[in-house]
Amino acid sequence: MSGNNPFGSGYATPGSSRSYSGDRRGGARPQYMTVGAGSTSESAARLQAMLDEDSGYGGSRADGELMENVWNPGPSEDRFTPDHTPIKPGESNAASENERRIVASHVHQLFYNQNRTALGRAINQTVETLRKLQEMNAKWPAHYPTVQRPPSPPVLQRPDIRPGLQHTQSTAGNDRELVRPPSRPQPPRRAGTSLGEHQSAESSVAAEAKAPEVAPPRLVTPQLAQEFSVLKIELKMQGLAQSEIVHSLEKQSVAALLDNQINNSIRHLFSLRERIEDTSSKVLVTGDLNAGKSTFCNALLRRKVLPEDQQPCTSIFCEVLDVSENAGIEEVHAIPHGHVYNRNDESTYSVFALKQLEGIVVDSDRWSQCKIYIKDIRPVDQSLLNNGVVDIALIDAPGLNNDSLKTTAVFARQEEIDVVVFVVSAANHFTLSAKEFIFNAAREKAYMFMVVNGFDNIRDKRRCQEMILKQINQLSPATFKESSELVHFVSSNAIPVAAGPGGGPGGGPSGGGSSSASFGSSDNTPRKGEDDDDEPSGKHGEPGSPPKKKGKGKEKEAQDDFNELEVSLRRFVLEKRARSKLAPAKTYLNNVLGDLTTLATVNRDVAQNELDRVTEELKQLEPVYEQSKKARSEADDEVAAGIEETANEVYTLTRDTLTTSISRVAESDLGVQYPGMFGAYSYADDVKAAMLSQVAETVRWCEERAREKTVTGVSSIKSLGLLHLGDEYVDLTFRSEKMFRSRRDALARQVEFEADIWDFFDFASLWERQEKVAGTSMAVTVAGVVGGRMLGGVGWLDGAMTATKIVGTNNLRRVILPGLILSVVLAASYAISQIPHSLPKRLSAKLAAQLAQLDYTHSNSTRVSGEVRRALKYPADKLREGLQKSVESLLEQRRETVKVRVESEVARKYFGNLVRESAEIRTRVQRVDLEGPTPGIVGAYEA
Ligand SMILES: Nc1nc2c(ncn2[C@@H]2O[C@H](COP(=O)(O)OP(=O)(O)OP(=O)(O)O)[C@@H](O)[C@H]2O)c(=O)[nH]1
Repeated sequence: MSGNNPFGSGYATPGSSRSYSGDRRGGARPQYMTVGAGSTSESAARLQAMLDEDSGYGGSRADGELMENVWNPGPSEDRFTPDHTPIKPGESNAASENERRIVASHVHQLFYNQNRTALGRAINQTVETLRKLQEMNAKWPAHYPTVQRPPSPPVLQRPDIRPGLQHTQSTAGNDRELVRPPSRPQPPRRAGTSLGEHQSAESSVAAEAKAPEVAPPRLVTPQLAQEFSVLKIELKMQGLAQSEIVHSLEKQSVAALLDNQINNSIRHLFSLRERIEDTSSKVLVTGDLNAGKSTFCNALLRRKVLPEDQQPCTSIFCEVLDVSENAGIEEVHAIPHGHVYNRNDESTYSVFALKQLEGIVVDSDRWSQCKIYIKDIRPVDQSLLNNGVVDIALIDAPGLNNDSLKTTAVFARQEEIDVVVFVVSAANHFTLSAKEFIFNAAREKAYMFMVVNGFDNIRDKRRCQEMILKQINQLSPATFKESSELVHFVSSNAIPVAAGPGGGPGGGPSGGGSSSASFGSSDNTPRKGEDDDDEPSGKHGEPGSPPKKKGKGKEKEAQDDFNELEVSLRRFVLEKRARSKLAPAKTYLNNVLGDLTTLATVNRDVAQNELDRVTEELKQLEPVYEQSKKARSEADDEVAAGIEETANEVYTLTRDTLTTSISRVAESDLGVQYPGMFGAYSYADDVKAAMLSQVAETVRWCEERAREKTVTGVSSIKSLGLLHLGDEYVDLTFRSEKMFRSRRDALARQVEFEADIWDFFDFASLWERQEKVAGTSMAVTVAGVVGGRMLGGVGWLDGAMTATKIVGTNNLRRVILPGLILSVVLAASYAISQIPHSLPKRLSAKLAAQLAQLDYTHSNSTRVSGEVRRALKYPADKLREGLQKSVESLLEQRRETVKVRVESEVARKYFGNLVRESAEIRTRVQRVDLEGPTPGIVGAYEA
């Protein structure tokens, strides 16, 4: 009972012979069922185009060659794919049709498994790659590129997009999405998995090439033209753009944020893997209150499981699952509010018998939802729940009204809901709640399976179809386009159902009684509709279709329609499942691997730049380091030699000066007045003090010279420091006056000698004087000489002898005594007169002797030169320290640079490999074709 779409695009149903496009040329090219006889559907056209290019044996098409001119929607696009399964020429009877459908399912499953394995492997490889990146990021904090923000585009509002459903993981970027001028059609997105998929249309690297030439790099950090889609670091801070915050952070903090993002990504990949490994598929049956959802579910199950009632009764979500998932036991698990269902944990639910379901579904105060495990009585090739290919769970939702609308919308958006079946009453059409639900859901799931139920109640079936399809066109244009496959006008109550076991809600064990007043159903007996009119009825109400039969014929027709619906639904579920389970993984992998390639490319380049930089740095550092080492040892030697030389000079000078000074102290003018014979002793003291002070003065003079020498020494050390250390040399203030601060009166205390009587008379010099005047012979001369020289103080003994000779012995006896006395007097007076001459000499000799005994000259020379050495040692040590530090810092710098070089080398190699690896995995992911079997394989099957 198929008909042309009254809106012009007549669609053929796959179950009928009219559904095959093209003629049946035996042995000709394989023909494929297409949907839409008037205009070939997009996928079919694409498939046909591929076939035209392909030999039919697969593998001949190079990736991308053929697709270039075709607008290829993203893998995540939620769209309907027509049956790809070929028809064997000549076969048209029901048995072969049935067989064909089964084979189609299996072929589909085969490809599904292949794709699933490929994506699973890609997920594992990506996780491994991400983990390695984390390890690398810990050792070598990865650079996170800034995003060049192009000048704001003109704001073009897209009224068709309401905020809120674009992203679930990422919020940043939505605003940009909203104001983007519409260019090419955007594939619809699924919640949670479509993160940034709009960016997958072109790789970030490719986009980078297109980066605006203006806007020079703001930072040293590399810039990207486009945000990352998955590895995006999310930061929010008032008044700062995301990129600004990222780049105001320490490199380590950015690396930590990236690490966190990688962790999120790994987690998401695991959940995607879990999802693709999950073989079950969930079908949510929703619709208006009392539209016949429960009846429809029961019809699909061919068993009265769910309570049907004339008034709204289903108030909780009822999930019908195959009994095999509950160890073969038929029962109901009712889940109280606030519990997360876990079949293995009985505390999360209460167990009931199937017959108690009626009481459960109305008790929304107590239960949030229930799981119904039943045995599907239909054979494997017809069963929906247990069809041998995929485990399908049917979820009967509460009827839509203001209260349940939101809950059901949220439920429908769940990732595990693969297909939404919308049941609408043929009599009531779409209510406001229904319209709102479909409008919103259309953005998540562009295609919806529409069941127009209670068609038996409609008198003017054609008008009903027209009106409903018109409404669908407005609500979900995509569904409308594929309406022959997706919109079904049926009477669920026309399907014979078996009663629930143990007197289920639909009837007792005998199956005879129905709780629904409208159906007088018995086991496997069609439930009779109320419409007895002769109006042409059928799927799309073909105007030219023959009038319908009455009675049994009509029932048969209703059942055929329902069977047709089932075929479509099954195929839709299987195909949607492939798309809803695998597409998110493919999209996400594509995005994360794209990001990885971008990140790796940026970091490879950064590592290369760093490597070049440090290599150059090392080249320059090497000679500086060698020079510094040489300077250190040279300066060391020079300073040591300088100090030694200065100290020796000072020692020699001090020693010589002191020796000379001590030996000549008597000769110098000591400035002490001789007070006469009676003050001779005090004179001796004064002379001694003057001599000591002279010696001390000499020492002071030597110290002054030593100071000067030290100042010169310090300056030359300073010059050396400035020469070798430059600015790093720490200038020291040298205060020479602080040298030689020890008390100088110490000498007076050390030197202890007193003048004795003999020190006053210098007999040796008196004798000397006598030698000089020998030869004078006259006594007169003696007297004259003596008299004359008495005051002069010389030759007194000569005078006495001469007088003896002249006077003769006899006379001498007379003059001897007075002469002797005179001589003695004269001699004594002469000696006394000579005290100022003889005393200093005697004292100086004594002083010299005592100083020699004290080792005065040497010890002072040592002291002075020692102090000079000490004074020079400090700046010398500082210089040495500075030089050592400079060498060490250069050594450290070299060590650091070598370390960076090694790290950069490792990073460059690692990121270089990562660029290649991520691109390889991405290529493999992109090759996964979720659109259907490749033509070559289908061709092979056909052959
Ligand atoms: N004539 C006719 N009646 C139907 C058809 N399908 C369901 N009904 C009747 O419509 C009423 C409502 O059916 P239910 O299956 O309980 O409807 P529902 O949508 O599940 O209701 P709630 O979930 O409680 O909102 C029942 O009395 C059914 O017998 C149909 O195709 N034709």
